[in-house]
Amino acid sequence: MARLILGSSSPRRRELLHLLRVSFEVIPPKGVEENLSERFCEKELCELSHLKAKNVMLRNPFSTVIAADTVVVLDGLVLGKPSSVEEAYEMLLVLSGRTHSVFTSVSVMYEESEFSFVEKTDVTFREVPSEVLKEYAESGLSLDKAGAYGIQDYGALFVKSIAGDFYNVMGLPIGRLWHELHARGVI
Ligand SMILES: Cc1cn([C@H]2C[C@H](O)[C@@H](COP(=O)(O)OP(=O)(O)OP(=O)(O)O)O2)c(=O)[nH]c1=O
Repeated sequence: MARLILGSSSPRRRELLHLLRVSFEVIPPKGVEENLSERFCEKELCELSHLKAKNVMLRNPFSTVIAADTVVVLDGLVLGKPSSVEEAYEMLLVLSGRTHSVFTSVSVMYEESEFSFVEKTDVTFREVPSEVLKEYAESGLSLDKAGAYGIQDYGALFVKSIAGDFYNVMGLPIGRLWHELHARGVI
């Protein structure tokens, strides 16, 4: 199998890719503008993960590159990574007591081929007291996560139910990825 590269700086994606039990390198995309429209568009999300994969492949030809992008969507609007503790707190307040969707787009480039797919998970939050949300926003755990929460850390306390893949919310739908790679004989 060609040299496998995870084109991501996300520690969660690195942790999840290890579940494939194949060795890989981590080479984050460089200088890729992640500016998605405010209104969610699945095609745009796919283009962004494809851009990340292409950015790494161009610097590492003849390898297999996996890249991804995760967004939280509420009422059709994209909640990316918060730019401040205040914005994180505002995001968490609108998510409290409601159901939002988490979309992760995964793009894989290998040999002369490439494919992308989008996985969706619906997450329902309990009504969470505002002081708990403020404490979470101030913890620093929010700032590198779409939607200002991590389902894998104590953001889990906010979750009432999910419909779909848990790992997709963390940033990499590893079961779907394994299936797609295996079906194409990539791994
Ligand atoms: C909703 C949610 C997001 N996240 C993270 C996954 C991603 O790391 C991040 C979404 O930002 P992304 O822009 O998808 O990824 P990234 O900037 O972390 O890394 P790269 O672009 O180099 O691949 O949010 C969680 O860790 N847990 C969650 O519950």
